[in-house]
Amino acid sequence: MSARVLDGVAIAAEIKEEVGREVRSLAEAGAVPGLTVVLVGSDPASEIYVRSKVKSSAELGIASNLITLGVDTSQAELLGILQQLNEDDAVDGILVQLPLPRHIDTRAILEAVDPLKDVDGFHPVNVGRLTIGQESLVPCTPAGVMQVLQRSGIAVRGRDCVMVGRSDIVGKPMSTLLLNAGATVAVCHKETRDLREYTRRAEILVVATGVPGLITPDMVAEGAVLIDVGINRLDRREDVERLFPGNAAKLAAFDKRGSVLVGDFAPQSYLRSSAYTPVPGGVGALTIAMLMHNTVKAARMRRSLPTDVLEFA
Ligand SMILES: Nc1nc2c(c(=O)[nH]1)N[C@@H](CN(C=O)c1ccc(C(=O)N[C@@H](CCC(=O)O)C(=O)O)cc1)CN2
Repeated sequence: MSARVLDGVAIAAEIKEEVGREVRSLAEAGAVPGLTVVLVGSDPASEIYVRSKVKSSAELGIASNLITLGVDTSQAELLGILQQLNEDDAVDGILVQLPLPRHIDTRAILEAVDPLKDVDGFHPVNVGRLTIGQESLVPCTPAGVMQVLQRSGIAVRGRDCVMVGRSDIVGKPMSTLLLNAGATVAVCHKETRDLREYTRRAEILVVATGVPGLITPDMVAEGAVLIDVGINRLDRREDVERLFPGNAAKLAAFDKRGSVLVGDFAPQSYLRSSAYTPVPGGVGALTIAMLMHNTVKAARMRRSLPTDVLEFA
């Protein structure tokens, strides 16, 4: 059986098209959605992601604003800026790019964002609402995974799902979404004693650990759906050779750029699957599409407009 590649880029484009329509209909009613992205410091990957968020907003007609702050910005200064954004009626969505510099308490910052403007879905109010199945702003990457499954016709209800990774951004909300959708969910992490024992039972296996090639073929059930949320940059040729033995295309990509992006699945694992998301080109692309969706949803919620008219809530 040859595995189906789940094309995150194509699904993200489809979602963005739908969001664009929703933005236009809000704009016609005089309510252009507004998104402000806050970047503290100059982490190169974060700079790329925030630029991409602003660019996507512009393409869809969302009024976006990027606030860039020096790496030595104090927590108090950042809290002051968030307070102003919370009070600004033109701002529907606020996003603080992570990671933050170490001297800033990330939890305190995420809790300072108005839950109604929390387009990342990281505020405890949104986390709690998601947990009890109430309408909320849902973290973008896990919400994107649900869209990939749904739009690829992969049923979740009643299936055995395993989530490897327990981060607040991906693992925990992902397991909650799967559970809310009727799956049986096991959550594994660094302390799990026999990881393979769990992963081999998964009909849908979602992995977000940041460990390149962690999941090897012997850990995958024949015919499983593999969702790779890991994005790891390899910048040593010997690591590429070890993970992708005999893969001339990957080595050529490395030789051209000096690094390659890989996921948490060893590529040979795909051969046992019925479908998988590649890295790059899988769920990463959905993160920004879902942020656009959340911004429109926040804009509607703040104006007490129904959200069930959205192409998907
Ligand atoms: N406040 C937030 N910070 C961070 C989040 C988040 O959702 N909210 N997620 C990540 C980074 N991130 C967006 O911020 C993000 C990661 C990956 C991608 C993506 O498109 N990945 C592509 C590869 C892109 C490349 O070539 O580098 C893929 O996997 O195909 C988009 C956004 C941490 N911080």
